[in-house]
Amino acid sequence: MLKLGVPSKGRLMEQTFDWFAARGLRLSRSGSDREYAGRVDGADGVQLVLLSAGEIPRELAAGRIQIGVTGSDLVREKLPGWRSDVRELAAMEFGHADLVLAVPACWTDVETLDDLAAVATAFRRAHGFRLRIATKYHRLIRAFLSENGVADYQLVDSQGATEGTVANLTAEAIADITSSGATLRANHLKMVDGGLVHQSQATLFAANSADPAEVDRLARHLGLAG
Ligand SMILES: Nc1ncnc2c1ncn2[C@@H]1O[C@H](COP(=O)(O)OP(=O)(O)OP(=O)(O)O)[C@@H](O)[C@H]1O
Ligand SMILES: O=P(O)(O)OC[C@H]1O[C@H](OP(=O)(O)OP(=O)(O)O)[C@H](O)[C@@H]1O
Repeated sequence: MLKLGVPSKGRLMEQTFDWFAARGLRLSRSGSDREYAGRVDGADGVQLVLLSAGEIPRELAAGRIQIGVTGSDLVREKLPGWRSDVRELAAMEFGHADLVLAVPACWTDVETLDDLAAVATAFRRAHGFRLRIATKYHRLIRAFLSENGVADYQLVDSQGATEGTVANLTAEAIADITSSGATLRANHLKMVDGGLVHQSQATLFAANSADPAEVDRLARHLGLAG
């Protein structure tokens, strides 16, 4: 039996259901909109579990589900060394979003990452504390800034409405997901050149601990190569 974890709400859930339907598997909730169990028609030995997108990486790594759909950003953020826990079966071509670094649009002296590094150092000298970057993507942002020579900063945790933290004076910069760019613009923020951290999309993952024969059987059923 393969347990398939799918996001429990919103666009990601609907587009996941559509993606499987186009490949002959009908996923549906078994009861009301509030019930987090479901059924799978069109394949034997697959059980549907509806979960928070953010919890699917951990559930895969723990072996409580064998297959899961979530954003590629969330797997990289939640699982250190993610390749040792999961493998990608298919990029699903929806849920596209860019994880980016952004600063106030009025910071005319910051266009590039090098500018940000210089301003961060000057900021620390002037204020006696490090420039604050609000994000929920702590692991990805730390790794990215370290690779790009930005050192004088601190992360402040923001689990939602991250673009508002600058106006609320709890951060000087942010790192968050953008797709249309509307939220950044509405909050008077601009992306830093070279500040694209990850291009995310919904992805079908298999746990490395899952039975390879069972995973391959499902992958073939879905028409996935390899
Ligand atoms: N505006 C957007 N457009 C496209 N994809 C997005 C957008 N915002 C977030 N995403 C993607 O959706 C996925 C889920 O995002 P998020 O962690 O915000 O989940 P959520 O809907 O708040 O669910 P939960 O709180 O249950 O985990 C992530 O992979 C993220 O990249
Ligand atoms: O570039 P845009 O098209 O404006 O999209 C970006 C916004 O979408 C996401 O928020 P969402 O409303 O999905 O929820 P969240 O606040 O829980 O992240 C993300 O966190 C941004 O705030």
